[in-house]
Amino acid sequence: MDFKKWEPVYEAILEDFGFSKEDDQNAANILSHLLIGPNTTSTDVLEELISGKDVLVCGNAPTLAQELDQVKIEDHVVIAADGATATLVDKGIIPAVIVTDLDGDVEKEIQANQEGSIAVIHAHGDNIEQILKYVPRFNKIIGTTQAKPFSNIYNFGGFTDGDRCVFLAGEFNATSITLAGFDFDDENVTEMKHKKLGWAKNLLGVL
Ligand SMILES: Nc1ncnc2c1ncn2[C@@H]1O[C@H](COP(=O)(O)OP(=O)(O)OP(=O)(O)O)[C@@H](O)[C@H]1O
Ligand SMILES: Nc1nc2c(c(=O)[nH]1)N=C(CO)CN2
Ligand SMILES: [Mg+2]
Repeated sequence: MDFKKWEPVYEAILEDFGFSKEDDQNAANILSHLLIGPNTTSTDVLEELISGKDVLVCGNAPTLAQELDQVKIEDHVVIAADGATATLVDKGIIPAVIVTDLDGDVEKEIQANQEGSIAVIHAHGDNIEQILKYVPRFNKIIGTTQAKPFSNIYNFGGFTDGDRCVFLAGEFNATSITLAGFDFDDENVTEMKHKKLGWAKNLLGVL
């Protein structure tokens, strides 16, 4: 994603949520320093995995488990948004890629990562503690930010884990993107989550 295109959206998100750009940049710097070669992988691997493929992006709506029963999983490259990983692992499905800001069931994500999932780990101003705690336990990491990308920290576009999966699939030229486990109007979520889902819905609409 061209950062010049993403930047106005990012500025609007900062304003709407009152997030601090400096905190986001600080988090990205910390993540960058934790990515030390052996625990990382190249974006070429994402290109190889996704380009020309049919992608299934799994969000963590309560409907995910039953929606998975209606999809031919083996025909897709599966990308899991954070908490969706646990539902997939419990069904015996190891996603090719996990997109996470490390506030879901991280132990299940580490398990899937050990079994082969690439971990696309997102740094933002409110997950520095999780980054310091969990990043050393992952391998095959690609670091992301919602602020300006630099050196080993990428910005493929998107805000919530779920819509960032879709932006990532687009960035790496998926042939098709199918969504499972996305319910933007879920009423059993906190006010903050509802607001984030509103952004996710709009961002996917724009895509
Ligand atoms: N009804 C829903 N409840 C939760 N997540 C949903 C829902 N519908 C879609 N999603 C997508 O699934 C993603 C992963 O959900 P999870 O419950 O792990 O949330 P999360 O890790 O708190 O999300 P985020 O960190 O992006 O706020 C969300 O980022 C969101 O884009
Ligand atoms: N600073 C900040 N950035 C974010 C946050 C958040 O809580 N704080 N949550 C996100 C997805 O839920 C994505 N980006
Ligand atoms: Mg998350």
